[in-house]
Amino acid sequence: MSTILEIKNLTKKFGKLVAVNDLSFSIEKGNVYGILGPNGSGKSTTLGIVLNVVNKTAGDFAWFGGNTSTHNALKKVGAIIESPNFYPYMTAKQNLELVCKIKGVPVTQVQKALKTVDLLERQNDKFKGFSLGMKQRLAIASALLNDPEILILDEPTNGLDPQGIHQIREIIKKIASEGTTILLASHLLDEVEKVCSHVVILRKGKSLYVGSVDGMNASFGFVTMECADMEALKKVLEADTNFGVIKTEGEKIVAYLTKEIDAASLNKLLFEKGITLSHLVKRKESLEEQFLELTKNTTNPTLN
Ligand SMILES: Nc1ncnc2c1ncn2[C@@H]1O[C@H](COP(=O)(O)OP(=O)(O)OP(=O)(O)O)[C@@H](O)[C@H]1O
Repeated sequence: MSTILEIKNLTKKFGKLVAVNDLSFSIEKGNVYGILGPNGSGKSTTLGIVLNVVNKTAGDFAWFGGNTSTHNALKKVGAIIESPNFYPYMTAKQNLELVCKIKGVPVTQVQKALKTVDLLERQNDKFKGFSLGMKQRLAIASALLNDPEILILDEPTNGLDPQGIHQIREIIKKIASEGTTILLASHLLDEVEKVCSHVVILRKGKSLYVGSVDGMNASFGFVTMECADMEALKKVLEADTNFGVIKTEGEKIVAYLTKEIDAASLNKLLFEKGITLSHLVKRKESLEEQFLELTKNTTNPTLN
């Protein structure tokens, strides 16, 4: 696999605010990456830095193994980080031909790009009459004109109706299936789940999870427990590698599992260590619950 982009310990401060905090991840050719996080988590700032429109405070990033300047590397990148901007009285085709001239690519690319975004039949219609979804599709076509190695999209479905959202997601999947690497920023968990193979979850500029979307699904669940001596239970759990994060919630202890283990085996394991439980419930969070848990603002020992 070849590395398209490597980000190492990237940090961006706006005055006292740390918008991106020691972020590291790499993008391998052929995958679809999502940067997932709530508003203000640093997604757009991260994209801005690697696209050379925002200056980094610290850390590094390297395009294509670092053998080429960022300026040259960006010629192989297609990006939409602002709302699409075209001439309203020109047709879709004319607008794209103009972009070809500006980018110095042959106008023969226009038909291929229009086909990819399903706008061939509307190519002779003026931009001003386009729906928001069509405008966004035209922006994607424009970013594809130079046959980029990677396509970067910031919140590609923002403001669209359900049908428009579906169309854009299908187009992204189609572009990915043809071998183009994709990096998209989104605050929507279901978008990342439906479209991406890999995900970087951000909260307040810090990454909480970097890995495959399937890996994010592979949680072993958690158990809620209660017994007469809660301190003793906590000590036993903390010393046992079957358990990761351990929290106290009201009268009960919640322990996240690091391995697949059933409730009966857990009960036996704790009994052998002198703990008699009066309450034991094993549960698995949905991906949505996990995401909300990961990104909420409470202090959590593994996340800070
Ligand atoms: N030019 C700037 N000056 C000062 N603060 C900024 C600037 N740009 C971004 N920020 C702050 O940096 C933090 C991260 O913003 P960023 O836009 O990267 O987040 P985001 O995850 O893309 O969120 P959104 O989806 O709302 O754009 C926010 O607190 C934001 O207010």
